[in-house]
Amino acid sequence: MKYLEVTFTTHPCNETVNDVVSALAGDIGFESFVECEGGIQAYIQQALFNKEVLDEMISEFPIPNAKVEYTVKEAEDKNWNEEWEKNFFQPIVIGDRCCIHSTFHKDTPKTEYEILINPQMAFGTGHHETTSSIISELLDADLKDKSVLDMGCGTSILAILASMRGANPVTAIDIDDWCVNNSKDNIILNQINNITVELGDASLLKGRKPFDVIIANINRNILLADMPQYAACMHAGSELYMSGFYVQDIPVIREKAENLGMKFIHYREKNNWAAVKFIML
Ligand SMILES: C[S@@+](CC[C@H](N)C(=O)[O-])C[C@H]1O[C@@H](n2cnc3c(N)ncnc32)[C@H](O)[C@@H]1O
Repeated sequence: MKYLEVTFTTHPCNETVNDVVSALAGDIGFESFVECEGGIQAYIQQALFNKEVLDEMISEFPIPNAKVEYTVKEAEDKNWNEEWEKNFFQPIVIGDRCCIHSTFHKDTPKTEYEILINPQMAFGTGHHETTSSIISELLDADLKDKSVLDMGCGTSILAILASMRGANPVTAIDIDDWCVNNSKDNIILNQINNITVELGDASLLKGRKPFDVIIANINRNILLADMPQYAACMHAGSELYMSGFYVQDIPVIREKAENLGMKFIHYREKNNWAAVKFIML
């Protein structure tokens, strides 16, 4: 999948302005943010990029006297992650119970769950706040013999942990073929045999049997658009865990879920990223 790299130059270039740029850009489909000199670099799937919406975000920027400019270029679609993985992907331990690391990491901490991930181009090493918050939810959840759907599976890190925690069967879906291929590799690497990986989006859910648990770490707008299709695949008592949005987006996500017949249970927060849990009534 092709990504665009958008460099936002901010004036003044400070944490407040840069945080607001990231939050607003996250709302319109941008996926990852890296601080750079003079501002922020952000990545978005080419298919989701809409110049008019971005221009509107900038012209209605809510901080008085702040100015934001941007440039766009195509992100290289090979070997980003290979470099990043070698140089920056360090083993991570979540909740003292789950260690995520790559095959080239040696002497990693011994924990109850050990997940091997070779992420290549796919999102999901456990380092992002949204992934680690959902991992913490899954570590608390009773998944034994539950059917689980992981929407927007990325590396399938969440599907793999669900399976390790007793979920069966597990379905992992992603719209990106890199993620589907990477998921298949990671599933074999972890010797898991009950995860089915599919390429596509929420339209694949039409007519499926309900899942006991649905996980979706994507972004605010896709979740809002796809929640009716998730709800159609839930029964009374099914749990829905979602992340990929900010704490300030919780009310709109909650209203949508409640209109679809779900009860809000709680949320977690990490660096302003939110993870929420709902149960279908
Ligand atoms: C934030 S990443 C999460 C990856 C992984 N689940 C995790 O928690 O680390 C979001 C993933 O959703 C996928 N995605 C984006 N839009 C989607 C859609 N409409 N349906 C399914 N997957 C989607 C992206 O390709 C990406 O892999």
